Amino acid sequence: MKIKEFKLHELEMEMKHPFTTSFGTQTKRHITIVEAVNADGLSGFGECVAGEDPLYSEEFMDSAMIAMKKYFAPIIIKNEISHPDEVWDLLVPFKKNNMAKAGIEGAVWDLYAKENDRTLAETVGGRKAEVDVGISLGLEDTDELLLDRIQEKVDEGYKRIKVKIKPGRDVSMIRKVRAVFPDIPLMVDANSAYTLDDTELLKSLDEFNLMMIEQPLAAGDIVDHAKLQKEIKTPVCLDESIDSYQAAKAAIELGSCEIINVKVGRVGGITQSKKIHDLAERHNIPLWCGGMLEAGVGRLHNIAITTLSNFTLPGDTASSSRYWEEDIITPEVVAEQGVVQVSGKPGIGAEVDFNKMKKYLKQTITITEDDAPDMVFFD
Ligand SMILES: O=C(O)CCC(=O)C1=CC=C[C@@H](O)[C@@H]1C(=O)O
Ligand SMILES: [Mg+2]
Repeated sequence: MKIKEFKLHELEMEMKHPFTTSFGTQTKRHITIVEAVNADGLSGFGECVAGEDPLYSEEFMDSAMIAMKKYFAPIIIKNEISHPDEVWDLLVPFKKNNMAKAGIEGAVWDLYAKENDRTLAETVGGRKAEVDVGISLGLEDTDELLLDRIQEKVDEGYKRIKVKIKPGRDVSMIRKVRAVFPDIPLMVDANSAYTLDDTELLKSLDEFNLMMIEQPLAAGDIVDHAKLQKEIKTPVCLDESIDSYQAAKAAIELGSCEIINVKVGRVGGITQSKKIHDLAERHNIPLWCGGMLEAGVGRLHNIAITTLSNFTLPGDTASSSRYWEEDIITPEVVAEQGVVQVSGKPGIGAEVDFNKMKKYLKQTITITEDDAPDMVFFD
């Protein structure tokens, strides 16, 4: 396949509710929708999920934009490829910048699936016709507000509820949640807010029968997570720590987690997600697909990857309406009683609606063959 041009559509979307984690509050989302166009004018779409600021990981929207524009898009345009797996091989000499790589790669995967008249889910090797989803709830100003939000989402039928925690908003808050909702599938996400010095506190969460605790310690603390997992009964799930296949391998070998949250952007795309999936499956480590407050394109990529067999736990791919008054795809993603149907249409399975998208558009950068002069980085 040959990509004639990439278009990088930079959007700014207002969120319905602020989303607060241990590292900050977000009220709007900057997203780049990547469009890969072939010689016949057919387009594939990916979404670069880098945040506005380097708070969740080192990547951020402006850095990702430069990486895509200056390196990744031109390199893919310069090369004829026979399968999207080759995108990773072409980009691997460039270190990290995984969300930028994944944005480009995602558009190529969607285009490849459409060229072959297959769904993205089938193309990645998935078999499920529907996927279970949960929902991630940010920190609220009071415990009572959080309880109301949980009630709302339990009533909507989500298959599990994830609650953000941070020091000072942990044990007593979860105790209140469990008092009101003794039986719901419940998990917590700390986004790296603790250290091994907090082991006793983290141990005290064991009494709440949580499905897992996500990323209690720092991203680089794979060894400390292994120590912590030996001390606590609640399964540790790693998110930020798993930024590559190698990190997943180290975490599994060291016993740093019992569950992995795969985020396609964080690991560098679908090809790497599949590799981690197969590794985890061989080691009986169940997976679920995390979210990055995606618009519809990224949401549909997440659903496609979730159709792989070892994604056995509900992911964070809630309805489009979770964050958006209006999503940029038609039809939108709708979870009914915590289940999303996988579209049978080619590629991501929905149309990107340019009329809707233009309301949020800040700029579009087009990269053609002319912008891809001979780039000599390696012998
Ligand atoms: O609904 C979603 O897309 C998941 C939201 C969510 O929990 C997160 C999104 C982005 C960064 C983090 O705060 C976080 C996470 O850690 O999983
Ligand atoms: Mg997380």
